[in-house]
Amino acid sequence: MRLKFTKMHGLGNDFMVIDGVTQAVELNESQIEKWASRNFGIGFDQLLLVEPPSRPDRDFRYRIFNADGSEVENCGNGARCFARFVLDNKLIDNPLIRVETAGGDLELHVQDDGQVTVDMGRPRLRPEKIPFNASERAALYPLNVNGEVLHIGAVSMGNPHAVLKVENVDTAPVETLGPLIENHADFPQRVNAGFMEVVDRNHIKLRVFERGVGETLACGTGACAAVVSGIINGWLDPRVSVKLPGGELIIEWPGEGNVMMTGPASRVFEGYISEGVAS
Ligand SMILES: N[C@@H](CCC[C@H](N)C(=O)O)C(=O)O
Repeated sequence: MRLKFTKMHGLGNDFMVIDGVTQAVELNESQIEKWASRNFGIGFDQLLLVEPPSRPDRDFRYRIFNADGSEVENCGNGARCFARFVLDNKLIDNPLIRVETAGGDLELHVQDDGQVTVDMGRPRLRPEKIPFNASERAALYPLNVNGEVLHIGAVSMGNPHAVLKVENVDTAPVETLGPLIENHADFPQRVNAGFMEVVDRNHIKLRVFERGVGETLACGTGACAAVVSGIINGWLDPRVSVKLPGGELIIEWPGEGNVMMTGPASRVFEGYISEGVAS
C-alpha cells in the first residue's frame, strides 16, 4: 500500500490527513501508532480519514484516530483541517460542508479569510451520554483521584471531556493529574482532561491532556467542553476566547442548542508513505 497524505495542524494540534475517497485505504492500530511516532514515523496527534458518506444528506464521513491507534468520535481542530483539506483538494466546491462522524453530524464552513467555523452540535450533559458514572446530572461532580477529591465538569462533544477549574493554568499539574483523570474508573471509555483558568467572563486559558495522546498544543472539542462547563457554572458569558498553548479559538454557546467554534487550519506538507516509511 502506497498512500498520499497531507500533514496539517490546527493551532499546533497536528494531523496526518488521508484521502480515502480517491485512494483505497486499510488501517490498523499498530500501523497508526507507528506512523504517529515523532521519532520513527511522520509524527501527529491524530490521523484523519476522509471517506465517502453513508447517507445522502452528508458530503463526507470524517473518521478520527488518536496517536495510540484508537478510533474516536470527534476532533474539533481536525474538523477545521478536514474542511480545508476537502476544499483545497477539490473533493468539494462548496465551502459549506456536511460531515458525519462517529460522534454525530457536523457542519463546517470555510470563510473567505481562511478561518473555519464549525457547528459542533449540542453538548451532551447527562452522565450516561458522556459516559460518566454518576446517578444524576450536575454542574460539578466530585472525582476521587488517589484520595484527593477534585470537582470536575463532565461534558460530551461527541467525545468525553472532564474539565477542572484551576487558579493558574501554567502551573497546573497537567502531566501528573492528566493521565490519572484520563484513566479514572468513573469514565468507562477514558476521558480528555481539560485544565481551565478563567481570566474573565469572556476569556479563558486552557491546557488539555488528551485521551490516547497526552498533552497537545490545542484541543477544539476540549475548548467547547470547557466553555460549556464554564457557562453552566455561571463563570462565563456566551462568547469566549479560549487561549491554548498553540493559539486562540472563539467558542460560542448561548446556554442551549449548538456550540460554534471558529479558528484556523493550516497545511504543512504532503508526502507518500509505504510499508511504514515516509518519503
Ligand atoms: N484534538 C482533538 C480531540 C481528539 C480526540 C480526543 N483525543 C479523544 O480521544 O476524544 C480536538 O481538537 O478536539
